[in-house]
Amino acid sequence: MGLTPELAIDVNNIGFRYPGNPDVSFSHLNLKVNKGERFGLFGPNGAGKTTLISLMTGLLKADEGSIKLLGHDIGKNKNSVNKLFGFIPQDFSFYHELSPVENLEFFGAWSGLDKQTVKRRTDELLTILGLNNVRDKQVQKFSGGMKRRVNLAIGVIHNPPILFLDEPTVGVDVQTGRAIIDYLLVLNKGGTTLVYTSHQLNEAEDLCEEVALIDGGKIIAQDNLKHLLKTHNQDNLEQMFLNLTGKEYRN
Ligand SMILES: Nc1ncnc2c1ncn2[C@@H]1O[C@H](COP(=O)(O)OP(=O)(O)OP(=O)(O)O)[C@@H](O)[C@H]1O
Repeated sequence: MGLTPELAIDVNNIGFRYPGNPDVSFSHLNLKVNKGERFGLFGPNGAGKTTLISLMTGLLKADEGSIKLLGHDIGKNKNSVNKLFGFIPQDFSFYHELSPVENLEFFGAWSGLDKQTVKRRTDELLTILGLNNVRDKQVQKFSGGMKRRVNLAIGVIHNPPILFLDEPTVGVDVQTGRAIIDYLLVLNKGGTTLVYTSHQLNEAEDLCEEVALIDGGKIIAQDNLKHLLKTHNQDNLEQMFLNLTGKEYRN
């Protein structure tokens, strides 16, 4: 009998509803992510992926149930819980009129890092993400791929043990997409737990070992990816996705 692996994320029996929007609701939703896992959350447009990530990062508050990150209730002691995770949102979350260095200075200080650590992490990240030659240029002049890399650098500046990524490679070219996925794999090798959403299911197969499919606010399947494909007798994630969620358009 093995030891139960420690949980990075424990979503326990949550209920949630947007005020004024009865169409989307979570009821008795449970989700567990083990420490060190590469976890993918997939579903059609409007399935509730961003909503669930917003609940797990404390941007939205569940009406019922609890959410714990590394054993800490996200509703309590917000300052210490905020250090446990990084969040790369779908929309760009930086100051367009500032440079990468200035953005990282701002967000590094906001995360509670001292000046020396911010400088060290800025140099490291801009080198890893190929942004050193534009470090002092205004971000608003960057290409979409460069902006995605700035977004990523900001989310990981404080070296968080859990990283949430909401469509981190949307709209980028093959080179930037590959570089971002490779960097995420490096972070995961170093122990970072990844929670990722995307509509790019080929890419997701390279990154994720554990997956959950969400539709209409419900988790309709969750397992190790290889095991899930075998159980559903499918060759790839896209095929299984269409099989489980259907082919109709979603709004
Ligand atoms: N602030 C809000 N108020 C009311 N309803 C909202 C709000 N934000 C999202 N919704 C609704 O909640 C549902 C789920 O949206 P969500 O963004 O979580 O889906 P998603 O799976 O991330 O979709 P996508 O793949 O398109 O990004 C949608 O029907 C959306 O219209």
